[in-house]
Amino acid sequence: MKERNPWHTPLTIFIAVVVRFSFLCLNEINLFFVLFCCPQYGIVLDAGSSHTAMYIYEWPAEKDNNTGRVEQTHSCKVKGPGISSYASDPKKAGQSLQVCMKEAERFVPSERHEETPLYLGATAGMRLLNIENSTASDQVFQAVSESLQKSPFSFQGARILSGQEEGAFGWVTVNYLDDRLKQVCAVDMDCSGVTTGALDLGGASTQISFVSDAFDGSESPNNSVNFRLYGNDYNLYTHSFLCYGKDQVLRMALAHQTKSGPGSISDPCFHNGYSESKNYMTLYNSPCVSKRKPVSSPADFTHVGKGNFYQCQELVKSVFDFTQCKYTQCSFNGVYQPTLQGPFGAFSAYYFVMNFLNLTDTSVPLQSVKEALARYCSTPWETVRTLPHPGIKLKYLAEYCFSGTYILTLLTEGYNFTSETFSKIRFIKQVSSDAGWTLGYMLNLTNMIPAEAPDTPLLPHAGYVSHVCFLFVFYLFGSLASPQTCLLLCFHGNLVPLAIIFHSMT
Ligand SMILES: Nc1ccn([C@@H]2O[C@H](COP(=O)(O)OP(=O)(O)OP(=O)(O)O)[C@@H](O)[C@H]2O)c(=O)n1
Ligand SMILES: [Ca+2]
Repeated sequence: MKERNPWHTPLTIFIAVVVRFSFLCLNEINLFFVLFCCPQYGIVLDAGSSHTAMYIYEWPAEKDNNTGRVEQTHSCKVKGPGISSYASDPKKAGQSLQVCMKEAERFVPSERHEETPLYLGATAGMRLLNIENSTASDQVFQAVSESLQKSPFSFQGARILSGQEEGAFGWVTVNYLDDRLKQVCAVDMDCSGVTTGALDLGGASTQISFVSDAFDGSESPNNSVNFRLYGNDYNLYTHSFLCYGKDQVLRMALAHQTKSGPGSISDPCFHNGYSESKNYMTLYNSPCVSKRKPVSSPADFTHVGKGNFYQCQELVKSVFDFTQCKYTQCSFNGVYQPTLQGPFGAFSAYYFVMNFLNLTDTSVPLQSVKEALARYCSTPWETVRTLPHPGIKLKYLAEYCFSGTYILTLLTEGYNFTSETFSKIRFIKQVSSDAGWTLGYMLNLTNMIPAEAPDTPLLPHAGYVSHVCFLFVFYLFGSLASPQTCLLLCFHGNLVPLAIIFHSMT
């Protein structure tokens, strides 16, 4: 007869199962904290020429540098104009940020405030102010820095981004959001064809950035940015055209029409029936046009619209210089540009304008896009103005014919997009996070994109969870079958989940 095992009593089985469950619970809690708890945050203020926007990003606390893990959780549009407009009253630039900063305090949990980095990056508006009046630009930075230092976050400084940084970080954002950076490329294989180019149109500058087989940086080193991301090397072509943002080009187009100082102009880029009195001083108050100010002119001029897309296109062309190029090929103004390559993401004003005009579908032939815009431009101002356009400022509304014409001219005449390559452009606002330079900037400053590809985890997250569930069931049955097995598994079993946690933390 089989001898009864003295350990095999209901009490020992019960104790063994409870001990095992406790260990498993502890392990599960530990795992939960590592995987889901306590996200980290980062805040970036995009101090653009036309306005400032604040973005809050969030990512899991675990040390996991995977692409796609950083998410934009909130954004806040600062009321009023860009910080460069406060040159005559810098304190107000600082004050203007307060509402959004208070909002950030609510969106980031208070226990995370102190360790949350806060950055402010200024773009073309401050670049222009710095050219025009560097003292005023310093005072604006002083005021915004003082204001941001008062916030509970870890303020890391306010600075002007170079045009090259603005272009390159926009490219990083677009490719990070598209999950293009982590693609594993075979040794010596060229990964350039698999990235997305970035087209950013602001109020005061515009950027183009892409990877091209035809570009190694030798012909124009100033346009070259080298990255090593996730083990892949990228030689990025990037160029920022200061003064070629939408608002500054509008000034240049108006300057072209007012060079003789007339009392009135008839502008093909504005709708028929549009008529506004504008001030010469205000128009020429920018380094992009100040040198062209007519020697004698009245204080004001009447800006009258005549709504003609084709004439508007000719007018817009006059802001580009196509006459000089010391390289093998150029875009405009003597700037080198290699042959366009790959798909492109076009964001900021590219998106606002084309979305308003209902022209974001690039499968529509370029010729039809131009015809649609021509029809829009010839619509009388009275009709445009009285149609319901919720949330659209009247100033923007009046400018969409000009803006659309500028975008098409910049893309086709400026950057040499053809009807074929135009179809490779995607007009984007968001891909889980807003497209723009801010995400790329923060990823760079927080070292979130490693140069080398991280080791592949033994198991994906879902794998960890199912692994623990499997162990749970396995131990339960093991414990019921024999308490000795249970004790053995209790000892061994704790090592396995601990090893998993250790792996996920390193
Ligand atoms: N619904 C909207 C919103 C904005 N705009 C235009 O878009 C431009 C602003 O684009 P944005 O990317 O916000 O420019 P900034 O970042 O302010 O400027 P920059 O990058 O040059 O510093 C402005 O010219 C504005 O007229 C528009 O046409 N329609
Ligand atoms: Ca911008």
